[in-house]
Amino acid sequence: MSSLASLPPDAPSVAFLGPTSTNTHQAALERFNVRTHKFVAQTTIGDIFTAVQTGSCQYGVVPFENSTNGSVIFTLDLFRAARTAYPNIRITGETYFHVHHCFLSLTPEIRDVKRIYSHQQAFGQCETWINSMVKGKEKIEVSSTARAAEIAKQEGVGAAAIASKLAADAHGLKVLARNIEDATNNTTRFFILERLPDEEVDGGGGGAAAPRAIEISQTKPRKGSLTHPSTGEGSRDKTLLCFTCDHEQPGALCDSLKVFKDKGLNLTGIQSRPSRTKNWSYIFFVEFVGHEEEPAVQEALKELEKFTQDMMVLGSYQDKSPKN
Ligand SMILES: O=C(O)C(=O)Cc1ccccc1
Repeated sequence: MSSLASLPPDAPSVAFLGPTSTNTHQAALERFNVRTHKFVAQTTIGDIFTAVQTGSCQYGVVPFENSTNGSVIFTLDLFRAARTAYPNIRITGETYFHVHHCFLSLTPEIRDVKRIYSHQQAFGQCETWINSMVKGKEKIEVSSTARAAEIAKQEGVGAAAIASKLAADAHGLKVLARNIEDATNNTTRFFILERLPDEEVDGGGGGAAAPRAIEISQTKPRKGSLTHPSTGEGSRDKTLLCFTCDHEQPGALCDSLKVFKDKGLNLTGIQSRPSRTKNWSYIFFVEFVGHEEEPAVQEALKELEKFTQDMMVLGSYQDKSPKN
């Protein structure tokens, strides 16, 4: 856990994937002010969800997807469990962080390294370099890149980590190679999580979230939203939701996606994971431009309920995607 001694005890806290100097930590530091916020390191991404769900931290920062390596499946699988395990969690922001990876070790030469520790995402983002420089060496996935650096330091000669330059400095390792990521513009997108009060969670009481009854209202903010539509010039919002649909029904996914087209809502992403309720059935994560308090979005959500099961809005947040 890291915090500044001068902060008041009631300073808002930010849960991030620890130990210090992970990419998630660096993304969190860009988004939250260290002079006003406590930063609380967590061992796993699941611990970040738990810290926000239980209210032990006001904010959580979690990696969601990478420009070259795709979905962070650990995070998707935690969102999949949101209805039952984390019903109060909502996404209230996103932030993008340019990720550089280094090859760190106490071993003087790369060729003498025997084992390489890193996070699954980092291995995926450095495949080309790994295949040309350390092909065939043992790769061991650990909870974060900074944890990998800690282990490489503890184990000494023979062990290496793929982690940031900051982690090399923090853990006293030598940088044997830098910027080993496959793509020069390697960027990870992170979500900011917050806790919705119990009375705002459908089904109430902070227990399992019941299916949402969508009320269409232009005057009353939609129940369950922690943010409001953006108003600044050129700014826009996005919403992420998840649902399953009957895979025995021909066209069920097509009917669901057509709702967005019919309401003029542009999709910005679609991902899927096994539902874990039935073999070969899937949960879909759909992101689109719009805020859940906007009438067109409310209408779409009501329509979507006809074609889907277990629909849950995971949050609406301001679009921060870097404009290419
Ligand atoms: O392990 C880390 O440093 C993390 O924050 C997860 C991660 C790993 C690689 C790229 C982006 C995020």
